[in-house]
Amino acid sequence: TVSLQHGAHRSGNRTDADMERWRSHRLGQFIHWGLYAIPGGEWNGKVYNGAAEWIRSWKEMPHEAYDNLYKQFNPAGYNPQQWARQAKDMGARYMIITTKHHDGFCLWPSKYSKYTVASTPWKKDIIGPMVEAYNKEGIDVVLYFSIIDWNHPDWRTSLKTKEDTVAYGRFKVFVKNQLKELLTKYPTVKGFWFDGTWDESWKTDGAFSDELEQYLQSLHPGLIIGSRLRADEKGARHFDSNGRLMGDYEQGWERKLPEKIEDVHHNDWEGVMTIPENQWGYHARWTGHIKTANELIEMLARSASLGGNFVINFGPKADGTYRAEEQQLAAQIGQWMKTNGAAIYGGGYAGLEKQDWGYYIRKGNTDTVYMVVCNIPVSGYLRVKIPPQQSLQSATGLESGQPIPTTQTGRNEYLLQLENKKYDAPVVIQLEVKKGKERGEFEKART
Ligand SMILES: COc1ccc([C@@H]2N[C@@H](C)[C@@H](O)[C@H]2O)cc1
Repeated sequence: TVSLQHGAHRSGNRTDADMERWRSHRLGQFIHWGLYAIPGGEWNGKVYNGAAEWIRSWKEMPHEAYDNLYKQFNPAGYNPQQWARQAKDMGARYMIITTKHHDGFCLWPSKYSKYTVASTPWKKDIIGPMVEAYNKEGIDVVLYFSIIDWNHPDWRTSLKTKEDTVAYGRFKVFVKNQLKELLTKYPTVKGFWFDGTWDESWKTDGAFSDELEQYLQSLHPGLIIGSRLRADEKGARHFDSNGRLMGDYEQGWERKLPEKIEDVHHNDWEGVMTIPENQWGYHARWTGHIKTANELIEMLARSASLGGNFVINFGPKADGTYRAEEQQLAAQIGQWMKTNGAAIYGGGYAGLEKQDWGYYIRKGNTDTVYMVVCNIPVSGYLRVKIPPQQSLQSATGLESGQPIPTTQTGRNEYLLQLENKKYDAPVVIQLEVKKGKERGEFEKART
């Protein structure tokens, strides 16, 4: 190992109450909302094929045109109470909101910038009412903050000259001021979700990002900050030069999910997912594959089964309303969560050998292990293998409440018989798996 001043300062997961709460949420909502929703991926009759929130970088979108969009920001349909209600109905336990994306436009009236809602026809703070409405629904709020700031004259991708270094020094003070401002204005927020930290200018100052993380924790003990904020003094990101995770959870799973527990090494982690293939901000024309509720539910089950949170992204329109597809998906997912949320909330890695039918999720450290069946077997039988020294005590349909006919077929193997009917969503079975040699009821039948 190399000796590091600014690498990971902790090994193993945080065990404090704030982290336990974050870890138990399992389902979150991401919201990307900003000026990019005004063009919505189109400009002068041309369609931008990249991610809508990156339209300013498109050669067909003159910077001057983009940088004047704020004069049109006036979301008459913005209703944070409605947004929070919709998130509650979906079953989201936390929400991540873009306070400032790469374009540098602030959804709160920052006193450190002119490029904020205060300069728009809307004038009013967007973030405050949103935090209040979500908290009122019992949903925690995490603030997305982009270090990259295309609007700020002192932002730099890399530091080539003395002037660059002086300017970027001013920029880092600006970043620190805005973050303190956000924590002061919105003290109930639970964390920051940093983005835009891949530039040389940021990566080469591991000391600053380390001090910034500690500064924020000192202002707001218990704050949850992912691995994307920092680089160590050798420029290593997410994992320091000794391979140890920085921050409070692995924040690298964006539009992709781990396959097995070795991919996440039992660390806390979070996956963030778009509904279309690659759009975070509102794009008027979704193309490619649009994920269905069942696909998103399966991703949620996979994430919980591997000890991670799953955050589904929504991109409200410029007028502050949601597109129909997003409203429908939120409702469908909420429908499933109403019946099956017990298998997800507070769930984690079960330690059972994964089978083809779907995912095991253990409720905390209890004997309760849920099976989220996503692939209905043609045979009608679900194979369950219990680790040695443990035994299956019972198997019950979560929604039906009925026992599942179970046969022991080997030392620690069982076949559960699935009712022969049409399934239009993943179905959940609740197992009680006892540790220790105590023989389960199924085993008595054998001897
Ligand atoms: C491939 O480069 C990027 C850069 C930024 C992103 C941003 N992270 C997501 C959470 C969105 O905010 C997207 O704009 C995605 C891909």
